[in-house]
Order: sequence, then C-alpha cells, then structure tokens
Amino acid sequence: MNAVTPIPREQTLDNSLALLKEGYQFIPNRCQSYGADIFETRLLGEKVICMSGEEAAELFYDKEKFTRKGAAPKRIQKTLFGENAIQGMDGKAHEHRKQLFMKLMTEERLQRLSEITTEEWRRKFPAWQKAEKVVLFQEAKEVLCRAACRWAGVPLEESEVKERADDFWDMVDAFGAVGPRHWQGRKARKRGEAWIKKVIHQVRDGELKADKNTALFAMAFHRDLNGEHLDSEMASIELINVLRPLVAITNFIAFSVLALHEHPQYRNQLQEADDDFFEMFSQEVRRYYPFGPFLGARVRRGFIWNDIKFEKGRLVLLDIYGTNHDPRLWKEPDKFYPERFGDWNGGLFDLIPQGGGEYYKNHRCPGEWATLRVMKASLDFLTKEITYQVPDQVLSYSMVRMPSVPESGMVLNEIQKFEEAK
Ligand code: HEM
Repeated sequence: MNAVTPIPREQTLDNSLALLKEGYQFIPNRCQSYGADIFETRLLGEKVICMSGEEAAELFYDKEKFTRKGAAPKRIQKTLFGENAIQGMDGKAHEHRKQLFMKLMTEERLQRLSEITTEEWRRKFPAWQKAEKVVLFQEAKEVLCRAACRWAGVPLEESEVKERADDFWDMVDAFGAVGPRHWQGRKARKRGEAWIKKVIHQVRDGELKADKNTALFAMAFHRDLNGEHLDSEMASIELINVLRPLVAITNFIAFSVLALHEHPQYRNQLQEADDDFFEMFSQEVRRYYPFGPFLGARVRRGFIWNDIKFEKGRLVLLDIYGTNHDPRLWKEPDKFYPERFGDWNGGLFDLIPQGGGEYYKNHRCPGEWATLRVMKASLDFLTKEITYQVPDQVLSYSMVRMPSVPESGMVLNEIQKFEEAK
C-alpha cells in the first residue's frame, strides 16, 4: 500500500457534505490528490480512516484487527441490512451464522436458481412482445422477486409481486440517501419484515410446509450457538438478507444491458458464447459499474501498521469502487473490457464489488456465486432468446447518487423472439 506518513489528514470540521457531493469518487479523489492509499477525514462527526487498493483490502479483512460491531450506522441497519443481523456480527457467532447462508449455495441449489431465473424471464416474454416498450429495471425487479421467492420457498401472490419487488429494491436504494428516499426504504423494511415474519410463524406452526433445501426452512429452523432458534424477527431479517440482494441483482442486469448497448460487439459475441464468456462479461459488469461504494469496520484493538496508528474503535472505510478501478490491478481500468478476466487469477482482494477475503470465516458476500448465476441466466435470455431495440433515452448514470442506477431504467422496444427476428 502506498502509505504516506504521517497519514494525510483532511483539515475540515466534517466532510459528510463532500461525500454526498462526490459519491463514488470521494475516496479515490483524495487518494489521488494525497498520492496515498490511506488518509484520515471526519464524517458524520467522527474521525474516519479511508483506504483503497488490494493491500488495504487485505488489511481490512484481518479479523484480529477489525470488528464489524458498531460499524454500520443505524440508518443503514434500518433500511439495507436489518438491525443486529449477520453484517454486524463477529467471531464464532458470525462464522456459525455465515454457515447458514453458505449451506444454501450448493451446486445443485445454484443450478436450480439459474433454471428458475430463466423460467421467470420466459414468463415475461408474451407481454413484452405486445408492449410498445418496457422499462427493463422494473421488469427485472419483478422477475427476480418472483425467482428469489420461489427459490427461497416463500409464497408470493401474483397480485403482490410489484409491491414486494419495489420494497426489496427500496431497502437497497435507501443506503446512500437522506430524506424521502431514505424514509421510503425504512417503510419498505417495516412492511417486508412484517410479511416475512408471518411466513416464518406459519412454517414453525406447521401451517405452511417448507422444503428442507430452501432458505425459508433454513432460517425458520436454524439454531444459534446456544442451541436456540432465531427469534422470528431475526429469522425474518436473515431471510430478507437472501431475498433483498437477489432482487438487487436487477441493477447489474440493467448495467449489463447498458454495456451491451454501448459495446454492441459483445451482444454478438454473447449470442454465440459459452459459459466462460458469460462469466467474464458478468465479472466486468460487477467491476466496472458503480454499486456498493465502500465498506466499514472498526479497529478491534489499537495497532500500528506501516507507521500509521490505528486507534481502538476508529471507523475505517474500504474503498470498493476505487479498488475495482485501481490501475495497479486493472489495466486501463476505465475501459469496459470483459476479456481482462480471461487470465484473472481470482484474487481475494482485487475484485471486491461484493467484498473480499474468505467466504466462510469472514464477511465476504455469501451470495456472490448466486449473483453470477442469476446474471448469466438473465444475460443468456436477453442475448440468445430475444432481440430488442434501445430507443432514444438518457443513457447516463450518476457517479454521485448511491446506489447508482441507469437513469432511464433501460427502456427496450421491438422485442421479438430471437429465432423470429432472424
Ligand atoms: C447485487 C448483488 C450483490 C451485491 C452488490 C452484494 C454486495 C455485498 C457486499 C458489498 C457485502 C459486504 C461484504 C463485507 O461486509 O465485507 C455483502 C454481504 C452480504 N451479502 Fe451480498 N451482494 C449481492 C448479492 C447477494 C446475494 C444474492 C445474497 C444472498 C443470496 C447476498 C447476501 C449477503 C449477506 C448475507 C451478506 C453479509 C455477509 C456477512 O456479513 O458475513 N448478497 N454483499
């Protein structure tokens, strides 16, 4: 890591406004101007160390040095994560809870997720063929909400798909927001938790049968280290920790279609491609486009690293976006170039859109393989099964709004079956 000592310190009372104004570039801008991968600033009234790059990621995932306890502000817990869930756990209790998520990710279950995703896209097609235009972002949310609930074993009435899909997305959409967008996320979480809690009760009371392989069964009957079932509140929060992010893959799908529009050669290439190239393309979408900006942890006990003092309790942010665009790791990082993944060595700390490090013992996203499966199944449908046009629309996305989304939602028209279009 390029660590300058003493650590560059921002001479300001508070930089929260600058963070809101600069969004994904807040940490990268400062690293560049200080010529360092690490600096200290103040955010929301407290001193914060920000760091970027592969070495920083490796340090951040050292469990001896960092804890997640108290790292996520309440406003994030009340929207994105749910209160006191896996994201804020440490040590053996965290590892045990993590196992609950990882055991859902068997090859068989992931294969089933791909199949369900494809089936749900196909169900959409007849209506699309008749429609003058569709907004892919909204359509994908609903497709993935249906797929997520089916895969997880959660009953979902046709009449509630839109509201549930919107709620799952609104929980995500709230994470970087102040004002109405944030409050919408809180309301969405309240509604979502009340719904899922009821489903957990129904399963526990035997009113609803849950298949043993499903996330619903896993969350309803998981026993914590003390041998107790999770209370129904926590079981519902952890089940939402499966459903909500599956719906959030919508954003990667919308960005994938934007990438296909801006680089039409890949649309042709994918029409003929095997799984390897779908994987490379999906990895590049996850690397290139902005989604999660940074992650937070607190110093467990004070330590000195490269002559820099990390005081106990200090909040430390790891730059996701900047690491995914670090020129030392990625040649021409601002170029969309899936081929770069042809010889990628699968590093644990370089491609970190869903966190880094180890899955089972650390906080890396347990849904990363599921995300790739859903992206690949969706892209397969969108490139090999249908054709569409992209009418005039605003094709930009913000580098300030967090999370960033394609502004138009990706409007598509003239949708036809691939074979009929030829
Ligand atoms: C849109 C795709 C997704 C993105 C961008 C994403 C991103 C992330 C990130 C950045 C983390 C934090 C890693 C850390 O704290 O070190 C995380 C954790 C987590 N993700 Fe994902 N994720 C996605 C999909 C999924 C899926 C599909 C699932 C479940 C099926 C999932 C479940 C979780 C859970 C439970 C955690 C907490 C893990 C822990 O604290 O040990 N995510 N995700």
